[in-house]
Amino acid sequence: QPPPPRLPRARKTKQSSSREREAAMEVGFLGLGIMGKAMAANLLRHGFRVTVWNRTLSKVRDAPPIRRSIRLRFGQIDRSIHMPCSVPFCFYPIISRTCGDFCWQCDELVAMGAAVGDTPASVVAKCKYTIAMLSDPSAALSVVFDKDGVLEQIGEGKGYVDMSTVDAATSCKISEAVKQKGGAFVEAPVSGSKKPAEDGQLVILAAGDKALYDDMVPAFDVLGKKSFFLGEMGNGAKMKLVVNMIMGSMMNAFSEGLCLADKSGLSPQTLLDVLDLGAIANPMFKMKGPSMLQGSYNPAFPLKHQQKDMRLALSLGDENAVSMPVAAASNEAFKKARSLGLGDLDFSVVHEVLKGTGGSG
Ligand SMILES: NC(=O)C1=CN([C@@H]2O[C@H](COP(=O)(O)OP(=O)(O)OC[C@H]3O[C@@H](n4cnc5c(N)ncnc54)[C@H](OP(=O)(O)O)[C@@H]3O)[C@@H](O)[C@H]2O)C=CC1
Ligand SMILES: O=CCCC(=O)O
Repeated sequence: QPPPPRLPRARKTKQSSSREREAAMEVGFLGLGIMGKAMAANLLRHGFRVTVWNRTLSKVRDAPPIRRSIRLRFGQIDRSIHMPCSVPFCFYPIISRTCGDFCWQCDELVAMGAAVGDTPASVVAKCKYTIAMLSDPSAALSVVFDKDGVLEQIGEGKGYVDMSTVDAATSCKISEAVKQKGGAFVEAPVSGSKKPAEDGQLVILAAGDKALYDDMVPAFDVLGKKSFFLGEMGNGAKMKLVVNMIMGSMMNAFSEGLCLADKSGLSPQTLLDVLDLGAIANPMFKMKGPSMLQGSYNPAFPLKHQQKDMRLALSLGDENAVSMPVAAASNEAFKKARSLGLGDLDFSVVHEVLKGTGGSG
């Protein structure tokens, strides 16, 4: 028997009965990265029929019907390993205990009942509603406008929902093109990272076509703990960028504080305890602090995406003549981390850069 999926079981809430009524809803899902995989899994667990697509199809197709692809992590080294068929399943847990954390690749979604689309266009052709969760503006535009993209099949009676973090201009461009073809579009970036995505505890920041938003509420109820409808197209993107600009600046201040405590002879662990009891206690410090002290940066929110968000937020500041020196300095630290090859690790790895530039030396 293959081992059970790693993701947690579905959470039951008071909204379950309305979810169950909508359980037959069919959705497409484009982009199976850290967030997309967890979100698609949640929809499947709640009875949605989901057709997935990912640019790198091996993430979907490598293993079914037998799971034989595992990811091994040794500190900062993260490798996907394909086990030969001759390695029996019963050895996998032993390998994982020996080698550290592991997770099943996205064939898990197929094992949970997902269908696989060949292209974004084929997913849209099959599904009335399609959700995307892609890395950045260029990925979001490519999946819509390129050959075999969303635009080829979107039209009357179909809805497209982009939950990626992008800028307002990207959302507006996609919205215009989808509307021209007769389809409906909602932008719906999310607050919350890998764990909230696994637990259906995201905060959804939607804007655009209100009728499509209303249609999507059963799915949003599964994916998140709260959805905001923010009005005109672009407001979702802007809200998300403001939130992440604050988060990125906080992470820099937090890292500097850990360095300062350490350098001035205080215990950084005691600093975490003090922070957690005071007015600036927050889930991010609580969750990231201990792993940062251990120098462990398995990616929940990759640094390259946080830097993209700082860049887009600074550009929003430019457009509106808002001076943001704190965000600008934080962006420099994230850029430095990227230049050192740390972009795929968790954004808290900026701590290592700050240590190197004067922190703990
Ligand atoms: N991780 C987090 O904590 C959070 C992330 N976000 C945002 O959600 C989005 C996704 O994040 P996350 O899942 O972490 O990112 P990942 O880097 O894990 O996944 C990115 C996804 O985008 C796909 N992709 C990248 N470039 C292209 C392209 N040119 N064409 C088609 N597909 C492409 C990747 O496909 P492939 O596998 O082929 O590379 C992958 O499916 C980002 O906008 C991020 O800012 C929002 C909230 C939290
Ligand atoms: O965009 C990523 C946000 C991560 C979070 O809200 O914890």
